[in-house]
Amino acid sequence: MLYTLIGNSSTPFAICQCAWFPWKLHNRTSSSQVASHSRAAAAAAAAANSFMDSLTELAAVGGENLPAKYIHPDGINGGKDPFLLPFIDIPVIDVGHFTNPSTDTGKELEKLRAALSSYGCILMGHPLFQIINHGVESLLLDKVRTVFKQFLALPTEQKLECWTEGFQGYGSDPLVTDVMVHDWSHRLRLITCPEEMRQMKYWPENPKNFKEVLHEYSTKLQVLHDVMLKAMAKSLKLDESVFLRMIGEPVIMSARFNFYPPCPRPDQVLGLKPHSDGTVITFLLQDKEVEGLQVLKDGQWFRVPVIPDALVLNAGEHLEIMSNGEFKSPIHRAVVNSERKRISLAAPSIPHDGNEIEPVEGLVSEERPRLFRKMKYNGRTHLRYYQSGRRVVDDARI
Ligand SMILES: O=C(O)CCC(=O)C(=O)O
Ligand SMILES: [Fe+2]
Repeated sequence: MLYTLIGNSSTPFAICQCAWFPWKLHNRTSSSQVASHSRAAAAAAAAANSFMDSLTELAAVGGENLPAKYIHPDGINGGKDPFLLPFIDIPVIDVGHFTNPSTDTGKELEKLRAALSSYGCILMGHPLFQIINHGVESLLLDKVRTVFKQFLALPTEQKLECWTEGFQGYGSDPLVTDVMVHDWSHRLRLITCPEEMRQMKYWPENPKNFKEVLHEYSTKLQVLHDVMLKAMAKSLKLDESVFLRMIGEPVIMSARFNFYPPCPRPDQVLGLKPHSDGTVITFLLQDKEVEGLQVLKDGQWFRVPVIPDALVLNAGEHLEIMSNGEFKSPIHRAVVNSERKRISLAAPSIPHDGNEIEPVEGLVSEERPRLFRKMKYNGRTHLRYYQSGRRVVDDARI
């Protein structure tokens, strides 16, 4: 969803230190101890307790009595099963054309441009496409899924060693505004690139190969990221580095592992609320077996099929702005399954802190007026918008 990682690694929320965690676990309600901590520690303790409560709530799947805070009063699909919705027919792009200089890329670039922009001509326009031949072997994709599942299977106390109330680590996104309805999910979020920005204290020690697998995967995605942004620029007949220059190099990427426990009422609860990604682009690795991603097109929700070895690529809101609306950032959501757990891994890129994002020269002219104001990335703003059901890109519109 919202790739609310702030450019430099310290954030207003980054006060969690695993050091005080044992105190929280064993004395959840001790007011005297709360008093002896600073206000920040007390607030952190409250956040920790609320996360523990949400873990308990999300684990309690037997029954209809879900806490009201998770329920969407109008239902997810007008009261019907969201898995009855039709599938979307997502264009498939062969990235091999962009990495191999000897192939004729013209047609594939045109397909890429059309996938990112022509969906936009009908109502909301949702460019969402699955990429094949992406240079990330299926064995590696499986390893990434496996290490996250192994992490989830650890005893709670061990997982909570990576707990955070901030933007990085295991937990829930910080609440920065009144949330309308809570999401039926948890996440593990880690900055992966550039390496200097990694906060290793949040990277799980177990399973033992977690760090190595995520390092390998993110190194490949870093390369793929630049390939895709260059191809996108070329598809619009622009200098290939124009988007990369504007967001700043090297690219800042993170990994957001989503975990959606089963829920008895998939017709009333969402894993992630409708949103477009507050990113440049997002690579999304889906669960191999359990479907859950849905995308809004022409005012109607569609299911995205599970294609085990493909990655979904979402255009983020910053790409929509830089492309002066030529590319659209799709609105999507995650539904939950009544019996099966689901995971996904979103790998978003974000602009460097302080870089100004605006429609690039070459896409603004008299016939084609500038559609968006200049803006600077702010993760907290994106999160606030998400939590109140709004999109930053709509407010950046002139
Ligand atoms: O779980 C999914 O399929 C969607 C995840 C997503 O949209 C996100 O993390 O931004
Ligand atoms: Fe998303």
